[in-house]
Amino acid sequence: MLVRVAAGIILRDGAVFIALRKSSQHQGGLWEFPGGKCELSEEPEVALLRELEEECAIQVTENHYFKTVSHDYGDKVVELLFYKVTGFTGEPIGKEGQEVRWVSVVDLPDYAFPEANVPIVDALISAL
Ligand SMILES: Nc1nc2c([nH]c(=O)n2[C@@H]2O[C@H](COP(=O)(O)OP(=O)(O)OP(=O)(O)O)[C@@H](O)[C@H]2O)c(=O)[nH]1
Ligand SMILES: [Mg+2]
Repeated sequence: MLVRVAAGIILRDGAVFIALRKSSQHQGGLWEFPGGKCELSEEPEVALLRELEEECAIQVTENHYFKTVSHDYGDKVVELLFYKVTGFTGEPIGKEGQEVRWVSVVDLPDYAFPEANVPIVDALISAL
């Protein structure tokens, strides 16, 4: 089963907005860049905008494709398309009750992310 996912690296003033995956979710208890599965024949960028509205209550006005990571978790293969979100309206919240946090990019290594996110966190840190 291959799942295509769009995720947003929401950036503002050197900080990034992250969310804690609920324990009931795949890779629960780990931090994530908000986003979710692309619907059938839905363009990833469209999925990104939809998911960030659904999960964080923001309207994305500017985004830039960053990187794609494919990862096999054993139970599930994911293809994650990461976008940097550099413009949005509204103030991001955990709209689905998830714990959220603004963290400095430099502090990202203090947070446990799913395995697929490791190259993304590394790339963000290296770019500092
Ligand atoms: N959103 C998001 N998902 C990630 C990240 N890293 C990562 O491995 N994933 C995986 O990608 C998949 C994304 O699914 P999701 O649970 O966010 O999907 P969704 O919002 O559509 O949720 P739903 O299934 O509850 O409707 C999960 O298997 C999750 O473990 C990440 O940084 N952000
Ligand atoms: Mg999601």
